[in-house]
Formats: sequence, C-alpha cells, structure tokens
Amino acid sequence: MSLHHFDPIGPTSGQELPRYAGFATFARLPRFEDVAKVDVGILGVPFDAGVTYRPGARFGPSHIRQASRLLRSYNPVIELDPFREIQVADCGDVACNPFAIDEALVQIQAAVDSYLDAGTRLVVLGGDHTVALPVLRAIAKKHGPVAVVHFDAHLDTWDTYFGESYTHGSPFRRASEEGLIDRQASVHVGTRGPIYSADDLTADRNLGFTPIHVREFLRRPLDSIIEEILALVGTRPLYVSIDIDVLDPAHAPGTGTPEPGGLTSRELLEMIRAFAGANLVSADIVEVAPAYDHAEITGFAAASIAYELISVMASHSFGNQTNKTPGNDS
Ligand SMILES: N=C(N)NCCCC(=O)O
Ligand SMILES: [Zn+2]
Ligand SMILES: [Zn+2]
Repeated sequence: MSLHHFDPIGPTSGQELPRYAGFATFARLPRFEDVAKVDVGILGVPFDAGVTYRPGARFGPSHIRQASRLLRSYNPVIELDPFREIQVADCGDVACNPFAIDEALVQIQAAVDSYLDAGTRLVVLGGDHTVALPVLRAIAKKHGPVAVVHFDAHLDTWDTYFGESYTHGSPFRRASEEGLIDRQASVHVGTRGPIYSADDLTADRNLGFTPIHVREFLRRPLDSIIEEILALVGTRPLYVSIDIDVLDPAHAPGTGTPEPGGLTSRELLEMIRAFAGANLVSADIVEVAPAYDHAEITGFAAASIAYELISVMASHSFGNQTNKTPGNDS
C-alpha cells in the first residue's frame, strides 16, 4: 500500500552498499531534489547562535546524519516500514546567518514554509532550541495553533537573556505570546534541574504549558504518563519538539546544557512510538552538540528518535484512508 503512483524510493540497501559507505543523506535516503513528491523531509538547521552555555549544535545535523547510516528500515513495534509507506527524503540544510539571529529566523521560517507548501511534513534537525520558534511560526501559519509536546530538561519559556528575546531558552515563551501553540494541550516532559526562581513555573503555566517533571517517571508507570499526554493532545494537530538534553547525560552527553537525572533513551523512544496514529504535523530534534559526544551515543539516540518520528508520521498516513486516491495503491 502506498500513497504514490510509484513506490517510494527508500534507503540504499545495506546489502548492495555497506551502510558506512556512500552519500551522507539521512538514513541513506534520496535527496528531496531526486524524487517527485516528498511526504516527510529531514531538514537540517545548523544554527547555534542562540545558546546560553556550550556552543556546537550547528554541527548537529551532520552528526545525526552520520549516525543514521546504521538505521534499518522495518519498525517491528509500529509494524511498518515507514520508507515503503511514504516518501521520505533528505532536504539538506537551511542556509542561515550565524551572525544575525533575526535574519536566521526569517531564513528558517521561509525554508519551512516552502516545504509545508509543497505538502511535505518535516523532521527538523537542529541546531539549538531557538530554531523551534521559526518552525512553529510556519507550522501555525498552516495549521493554526498546535498542541506542542516538548521533551526537554528545561522549560525554555524564559523571557530574555542580556535583553535578547530570541535565544534557546525562550522559544516557547515567544511561541505562546504569538499564539502559535494550543494553550489547552501543550506539555513539557522531563523537566528537571534548578531554575532561576519559583516564578518561572508560574509564568510557564500562564503561558499554557503543563510540566511533567522527571520525578513523575520515578513514581508513575510510563503508560500512565503516555495516556495523560495522548488524552491531552487528542486529535489536534501535534508538534513534537525534542531537546536531546531531556535524556540523561549518560544517554546523551553531546549537548550544551546537560542536566543530570534525565530520561533513558528507552523511555523516550517508547513515548514517541505512542504517538502512532496521532496527527503529527512536524517535529524537531535539537541541541545535539557533537563536540561533547562520545562514541556517537548522542548521535545514535537522535537518529533513532528521528526514525521513530518518521514511523509515527507514516502510521498516520497509513491509517488515514482519506489521504489515498482510488487506484493509487500499488
Ligand atoms: N534549550 C536548552 N537546551 N537550554 C536552555 C537553557 C537556558 C538556560 O540555561 O537558561
Ligand atoms: Zn534543554
Ligand atoms: Zn530546550
């Protein structure tokens, strides 16, 4: 079953060309330019001028692509091969100005706008968390305010740093102020670590987020947390933003503002799979900073997260018969 007249072009087979050889597109997939219609695109946003601590997330996209070589196709949990159900392709990287944040935001939004206009959903590879704002601007322009499930150690609803409004600690405050998020259905997952003051939490709630602190994972079964999130999101258009620092530094050392006491990659991957069937309109994976990574631990985690997000997007298309034109099935 396929949405296309032609079968999607999948990854180069690891039986024909070893997985460590060949071009470094995400998962050895074709490039956007090389296929007629792309359902899901992988878009790199190598921007890290918004960081408050260690820099280096500008190298995230190439690091995640390198780690993604190891991926195989079939998802035995969701029970589909996403690369057979939908056309997935690598969109390359956005050319964004590393010296002018305002200009970079415009460039990132314009790029995302153009893919959404072409009917392509995106998995964006950051870059620091600043990039979630221009992506959400484009998403909300197309879908209206979206439910945001935000996996992160940090709230990222702080106001300004040194008087600057566009940083990796403030994208979700801006997004809420601009009406880009559904304030009834947005959550932070995995929040932890010291904050600046108790007022941060009050402000965060007023901006429309429900925080699920990492301590809840100690005391509640994972399924009950998953059910709470799914119930909140329902059938709304959903945007998932994954700051890799939601993972414990043992599971993702390669990031700029690590916080001890985080999720395992096993927990995070399981939570993402739970969105199978949800209306996931696009997603990002941000804050991968390879200079602090070891043995590609963070890269493999990010690549696997991207794969699960793609699988979730494929499962929604698969289950949604209205997307299919009679006679198109091959
Ligand atoms: N978005 C990430 N990763 N970090 C934000 C931290 C902002 C701060 O330390 O104030
Ligand atoms: Zn964070
Ligand atoms: Zn963040």
